Amino acid sequence: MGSQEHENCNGYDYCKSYKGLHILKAHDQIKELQTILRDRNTTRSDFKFFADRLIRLVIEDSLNQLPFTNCDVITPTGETYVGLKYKSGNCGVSIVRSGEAMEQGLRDCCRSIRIGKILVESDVDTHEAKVVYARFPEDISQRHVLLMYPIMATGNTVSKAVNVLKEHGVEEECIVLSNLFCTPQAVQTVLDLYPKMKISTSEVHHVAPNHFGQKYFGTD
Ligand SMILES: O=P(O)(O)OC[C@H]1O[C@H](OP(=O)(O)OP(=O)(O)O)[C@H](O)[C@@H]1O
Repeated sequence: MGSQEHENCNGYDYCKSYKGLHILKAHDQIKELQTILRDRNTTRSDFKFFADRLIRLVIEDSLNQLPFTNCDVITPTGETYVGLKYKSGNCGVSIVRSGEAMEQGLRDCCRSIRIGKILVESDVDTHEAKVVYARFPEDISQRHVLLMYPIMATGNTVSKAVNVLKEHGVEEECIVLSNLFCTPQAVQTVLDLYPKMKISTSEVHHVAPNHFGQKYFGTD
């Protein structure tokens, strides 16, 4: 029997001191999705289905970190409702390849949002991350960026990608990373380097499910 809400920091309480880190409330439903994705016996078809469910939840949470503006509407009964709407000027950027798995989740929420791409590869000899491809909307420096990458192990891939965004003029405080699983080490690495950015994730755990890209796409 589940306990309704779990410890999504898994004992790494120091992570909570990072203001930019936002972890989904780990209710039983989220824990079940995480369990299925971490189970080595999960079939590829189930993996994709349940990954898409968790992606949608993380994307929705990340969108909550973007700026809103006041907006009044008139209801069918003629009343004024004081509401909110997204401030324009957002875009997505996916880190190839795993980050591309999150693009549909973002499009399901923001139909025509522009999505840039970055490909970061680790040097086989030095293990240093280097950028081999980057394409962004022309005016990216004026936008808030939802950066998408599901797994952070060392945090090197994401750190490199954030560095590229900053080189293109994006303000650090305008970057929100949408992530499924990250290690406590990656939280430290990324947020020590870029303390003004935000991370939205479903879980901080020392074991990174590095099989994500292979299993989601079915390629090595
Ligand atoms: O935080 P880092 O240590 O940089 O690692 C992030 C992810 O990148 C690697 O996957 P892979 O090279 O298979 O990436 P891909 O699935 O995006 O192709 C690694 O296995 C992690 O899953």
